[in-house]
Amino acid sequence: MNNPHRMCEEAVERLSGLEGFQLKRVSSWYFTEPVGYREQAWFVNGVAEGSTLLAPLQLLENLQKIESEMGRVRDFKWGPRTVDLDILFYGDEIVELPGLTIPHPELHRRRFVLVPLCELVPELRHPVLGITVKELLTGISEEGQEVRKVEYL
Ligand SMILES: Nc1ncnc2c1ncn2[C@@H]1O[C@H](COP(=O)(O)OP(=O)(O)OP(=O)(O)O)[C@@H](O)[C@H]1O
Ligand SMILES: Nc1nc2c(c(=O)[nH]1)N=C(CO)CN2
Repeated sequence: MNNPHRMCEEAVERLSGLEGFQLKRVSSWYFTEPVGYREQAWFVNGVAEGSTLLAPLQLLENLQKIESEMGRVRDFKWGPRTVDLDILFYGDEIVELPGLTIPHPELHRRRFVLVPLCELVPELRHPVLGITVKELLTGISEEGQEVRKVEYL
């Protein structure tokens, strides 16, 4: 919020220290127009790739622990937050559990996800929709979803 880019860097640092998780690559950071509740500052978004021995729910628990350690307060859905860590894909697995859906159910509608994701894995195929990340990105409108690469810092 004050320094969203710094929060993202810190989240990545904490992710790289997670036991049972090996961080491989991180995308560029992007300033992104707020989607959903629009009367708020632009977000900073990025995507990370790793390999893990953690089961999906264990991974989610660890991400939520990082969020709360970083002082996340849940004010209201889609409002400002210090940090938000979502699981986008888990290999090519489809997970539908109470409280956890993978692939993330909104990812294909969100340019703020697809643009950084496309930097890392353009050819990754969405296991439910059956098309690649690059194809998903080409298919959605830019209307109200501006995304600008962070070029400095
Ligand atoms: N793939 C996923 N990654 C992270 N959380 C998920 C996923 N699928 C379901 N959830 C659930 O979503 C719940 C709400 O998450 P959160 O409060 O971060 O939502 P949000 O950030 O407002 O919206 P969004 O999830 O659309 O980005 C979490 O408690 C978690 O149980
Ligand atoms: N640009 C942008 N908009 C959002 C974001 C986000 O990460 N970036 N997250 C949301 C809920 O998780 C809602 N809207």
